[in-house]
Amino acid sequence: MPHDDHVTLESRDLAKTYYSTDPPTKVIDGIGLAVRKGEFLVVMGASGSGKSTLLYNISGMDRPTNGNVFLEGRDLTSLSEKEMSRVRLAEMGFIFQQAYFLNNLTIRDNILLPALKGAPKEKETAIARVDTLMERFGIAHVGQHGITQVSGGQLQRASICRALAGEPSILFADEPTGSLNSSMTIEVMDALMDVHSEGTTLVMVTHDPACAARADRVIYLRDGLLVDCRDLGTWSREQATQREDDLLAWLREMGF
Ligand SMILES: Nc1ncnc2c1ncn2[C@@H]1O[C@H](COP(=O)(O)OP(=O)(O)OP(=O)(O)O)[C@@H](O)[C@H]1O
Repeated sequence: MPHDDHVTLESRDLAKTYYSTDPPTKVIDGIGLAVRKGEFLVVMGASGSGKSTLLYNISGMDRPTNGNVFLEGRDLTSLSEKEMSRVRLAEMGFIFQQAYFLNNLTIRDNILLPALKGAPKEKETAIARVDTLMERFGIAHVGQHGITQVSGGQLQRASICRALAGEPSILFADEPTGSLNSSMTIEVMDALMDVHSEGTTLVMVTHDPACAARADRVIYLRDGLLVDCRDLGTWSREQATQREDDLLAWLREMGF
């Protein structure tokens, strides 16, 4: 997908220290990052290097101790909790390693719930949008199933539908394939590539080099610092193996 150079999300001098521990834990330290509109950016690094913390702080799910985060030029760190949750509902989507679904609701109702909450007056539109998404991601036939009656891949595709139901411009994913086997991983990555190809900005944390090789750019964290990044260019299936090999060589240099 061709990008313009428009920066949609930017962090400046971002730092996070947890004061709940004694001594306090400094987790990320002075991260400057610019994510282009429509870009698929992957965050990698060893366990504990601060990847999830970075994701939560640039997405307004958590508050940084220092620095600023701008979404389309608006400083998220200056927003109240209420304003921030409005921005999250209207403009952002989230996918986690485990799909957090309510087990007393069907798959379809779980997907619908946040969309209705975000725009309660547009119920019919939300329902139509959710049904279209479920069709597109191949889970319409399990819409009435409970959450224990579908596969891990289906559940994670349901998470993608839920994240997209509010029509976000940016999607954050924290190890979305972390609990899946390899065929389900491919299923979910294909779905995410589909989202990306439509112009949604995607920021994803992963440990999996094959998943990361699909990105436009990979950044590498070490001990809370952004130490390097690598442009991979536009994804093509024909070059998948070459991309993964190149990325692995780079990751090894990084000490991954
Ligand atoms: N709420 C918290 N309070 C105190 N320390 C925390 C908290 N959350 C994370 N940490 C610490 O911050 C460090 C970075 O955690 P984070 O989850 O961001 O790393 P990560 O790179 O995503 O790791 P992993 O790949 O294992 O998921 C870890 O040392 C972790 O123990």
